[in-house]
Amino acid sequence: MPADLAVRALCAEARLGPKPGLVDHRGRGAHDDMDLALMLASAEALRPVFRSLALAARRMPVGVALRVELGRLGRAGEQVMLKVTRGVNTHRGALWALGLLVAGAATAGAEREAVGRAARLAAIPDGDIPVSHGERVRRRFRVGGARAEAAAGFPHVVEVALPRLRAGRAAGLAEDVARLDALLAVMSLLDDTCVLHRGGLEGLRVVRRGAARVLAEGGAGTDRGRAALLELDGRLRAARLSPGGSGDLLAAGLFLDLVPWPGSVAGADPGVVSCRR
Ligand SMILES: CC(C)(COP(=O)(O)OP(=O)(O)OC[C@H]1O[C@@H](n2cnc3c(N)ncnc32)[C@H](O[C@H]2O[C@H](COP(=O)(O)OP(=O)(O)OP(=O)(O)O)[C@@H](O)[C@H]2O)[C@@H]1O)[C@@H](O)C(=O)NCCC(=O)NCCS
Ligand SMILES: Nc1ncnc2[nH]cnc12
Repeated sequence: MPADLAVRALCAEARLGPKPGLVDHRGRGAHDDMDLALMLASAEALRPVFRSLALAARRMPVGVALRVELGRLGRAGEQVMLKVTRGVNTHRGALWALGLLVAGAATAGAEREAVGRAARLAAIPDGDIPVSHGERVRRRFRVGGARAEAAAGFPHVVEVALPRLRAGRAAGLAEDVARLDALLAVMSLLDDTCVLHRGGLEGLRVVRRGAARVLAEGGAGTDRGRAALLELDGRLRAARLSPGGSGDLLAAGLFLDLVPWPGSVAGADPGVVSCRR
């Protein structure tokens, strides 16, 4: 079940819009090689991968052996994604974050426990550090990136995206507006290696300040906030700046929000996040 919720969260994130610089129902955002259909196909292709990650987590306790197995399954999952997308990196970061959270949620009884397990797994060295854009960017700009975010217990999910999403709902905002504001809150704070790789520190500043400005103008649900959001979207598309890491962490938050933890009140209306819509 966590695997299906992970796919639903990915589809909900992909469909949400207007998202600055990211693929959504309107188009390709800052990417020239992705569109919504590709994102949805990629999400669907990851369903068996998430299932195998959850199964492994049910078979083994949190520890080195499980970490090694998740690394093996995760890398195989990246190849599944690349085959479906013909080489486009749609969801590598999302597979990492959601894969760990699916593994954590597979045996947990509460959100905090799931995140704690995922963080402990992320902190175990895997021994196979890829030579990626991310690795080069993390060294050059001395930022933690996706690995550090996970090992720290996903602070931008737990302390930024989820509180903003839930506060927005509690204030009566429409679901898509609450989700967009949650995304903007993450964008305003995250050291996104996807942005740093494409635009350096100046690009990161544009993304962070732009997102903070949309929220300061009232958020995605107000006229002024929406105008600032669309202006930011234009800037990011023109500069090819994609806040992909923030998109991944919003999906991670939507996943945690969808899991029907025993004793908790269900978050989003599941109908809103169906992939078939
Ligand atoms: C540990 C890994 C995450 C290693 O990956 P990497 O060394 O690349 O690490 P990072 O750069 O730190 O992050 C990887 C992706 O995570 C997203 N991200 C970025 N910043 C953050 C952040 N601060 N917190 C969380 N997540 C973050 C981001 O993903 C998005 O961008 C990707 C698209 O980028 P794009 O530039 O368009 O495409 P490229 O092909 O890379 O470049 P172009 O040529 O097109 O310009 C897309 O995936 C978005 O989702 C970062 O890219 C991990 O991957 C790893 O070790 N995996 C091994 C398997 C494993 O152990 N799995 C365990 C459980 S599944
Ligand atoms: N909607 C999206 N568009 C492009 N890259 C992303 N990474 C995560 N979500 C994304």
